[in-house]
Amino acid sequence: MRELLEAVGENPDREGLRDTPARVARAYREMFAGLYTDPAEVLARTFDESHEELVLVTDIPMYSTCEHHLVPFHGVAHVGYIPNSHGKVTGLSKLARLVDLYAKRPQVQERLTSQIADALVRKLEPRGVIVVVEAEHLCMSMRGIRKPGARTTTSAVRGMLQTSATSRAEALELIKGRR
Ligand SMILES: Nc1nc2c(ncn2[C@@H]2O[C@H](COP(=O)(O)OP(=O)(O)OP(=O)(O)O)[C@@H](O)[C@H]2O)c(=O)[nH]1
Ligand SMILES: [Zn+2]
Repeated sequence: MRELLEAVGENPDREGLRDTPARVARAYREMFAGLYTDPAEVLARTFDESHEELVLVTDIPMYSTCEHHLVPFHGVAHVGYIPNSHGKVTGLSKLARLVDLYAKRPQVQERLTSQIADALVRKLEPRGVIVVVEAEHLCMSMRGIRKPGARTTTSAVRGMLQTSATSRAEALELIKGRR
């Protein structure tokens, strides 16, 4: 971080910057903590609720870091699944924890979206999964092409939320019609 400050023409020894390398190290430890957390642990505890229809949590705030420019991209994630015939469900907060875990890594939005979906498939063996992420990339807003407000939407659907048009339409309608 010292070298980076020097490279941009700053003096890393001036008062305001003296503690910056250590501060950034601490901030990065937090921003990339998801590299050191096992998704299986987040979803370790499941219970049988004999609910065999859609469970959907919308508008989960999401802050991640673009792996190309190391600047934030942020927005919301919507995560839903249809439990299997045993009704194996997880705590609602765990869906948000899963978003956090994968967001706190150097990321691209497509991979973030599919990693969340695939972790749910592996651990809950659900009949279907849908993950939609809507985000603004600061690398597209504050620099480069400079299009503040441009939003990117990515989705990952698995199982019957991919194969059944009716199930997918219901989930998408609930996601679009929220608020
Ligand atoms: N697919 C995808 N692309 C991303 C994501 N985040 C950033 N990018 C893009 O990654 C690309 C990197 O392109 P490069 O040409 O290597 O980098 P650059 O010269 O800084 O590109 P510009 O941003 O166009 O100035 C850019 O087009 C970014 O918009 C993401 O989550 N998914
Ligand atoms: Zn970027």
